[in-house]
Amino acid sequence: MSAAVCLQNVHKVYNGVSVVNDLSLNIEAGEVFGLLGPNGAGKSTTIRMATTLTRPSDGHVVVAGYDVNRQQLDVRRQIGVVLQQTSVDGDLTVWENMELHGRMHHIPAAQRRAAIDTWLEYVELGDRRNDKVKTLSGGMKRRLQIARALLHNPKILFLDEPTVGLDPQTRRRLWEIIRGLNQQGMTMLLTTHYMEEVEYLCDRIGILDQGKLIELGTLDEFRHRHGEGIVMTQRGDRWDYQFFPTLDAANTHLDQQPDKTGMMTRPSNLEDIFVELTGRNLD
Ligand SMILES: Nc1ncnc2c1ncn2[C@@H]1O[C@H](COP(=O)(O)OP(=O)(O)OP(=O)(O)O)[C@@H](O)[C@H]1O
Repeated sequence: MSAAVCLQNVHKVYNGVSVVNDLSLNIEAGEVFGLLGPNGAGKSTTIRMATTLTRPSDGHVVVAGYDVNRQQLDVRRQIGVVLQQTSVDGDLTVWENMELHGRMHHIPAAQRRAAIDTWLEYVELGDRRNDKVKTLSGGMKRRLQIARALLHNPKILFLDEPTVGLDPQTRRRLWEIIRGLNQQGMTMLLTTHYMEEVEYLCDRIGILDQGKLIELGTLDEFRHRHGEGIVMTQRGDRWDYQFFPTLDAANTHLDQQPDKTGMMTRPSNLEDIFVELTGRNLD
């Protein structure tokens, strides 16, 4: 496997404030990588730098082998981008939105029509092709954004909070679309602050907090590093958490307590590790 996205000592400073701080990260071809972090952590800024929408203040970003500062057009040909703000035009139809994007990418007419058909079917919007986008639900608009981002056959798809604000059922549907694309070989970088999204979709995870990468790896690696078992102890209206290497070790600790009132054990999860690392909840 080779790195599809390579960030090396990347900094971004806005008005003297550092919002991405010495970020180094490789995303391998074929993986789904999740950048997880609370609001303001620098996730969107990282995506904006990798997609040529804003320049890094310092460091190197190479996407599909091209430098984002020096080879912007090459980078743009290789990537699809789905940003948080729905950037589809509500007064155009679904088809017209796709058509516009296809023309912007200079896709020849016959190929363009075929690709529009394929991707609209893939995201289950084929029957809405003649409807104005403003009549679509939030989930449909997000699916249209994804279809549009795929039209020029990108190698890497960037998704900034792809399911934010969607109901659980719609979110699951999008997850299946994202998974299906990855099974076809698409490399993806997505940002989220939903733990389940990361657990369901991502091969590897980077936790970003206040512009810094504070943890990197698979969920199994995180659990191995921080502890796979948790002892929870109720203290008034809050719970204290204590990590143990295994669930068995957590259970043994609990068994040894003379008074087990308000105590329980369970396997650790991503949220526990996030709170342990940052001292804060995600939302
Ligand atoms: N164009 C800009 N000018 C000035 N500051 C900015 C700009 N864009 C982002 N910021 C600031 O940079 C910080 C990181 O923002 P960013 O949007 O990257 O975070 P995020 O992790 O994506 O958060 P969210 O989950 O809320 O989208 C924030 O403090 C934000 O206010």
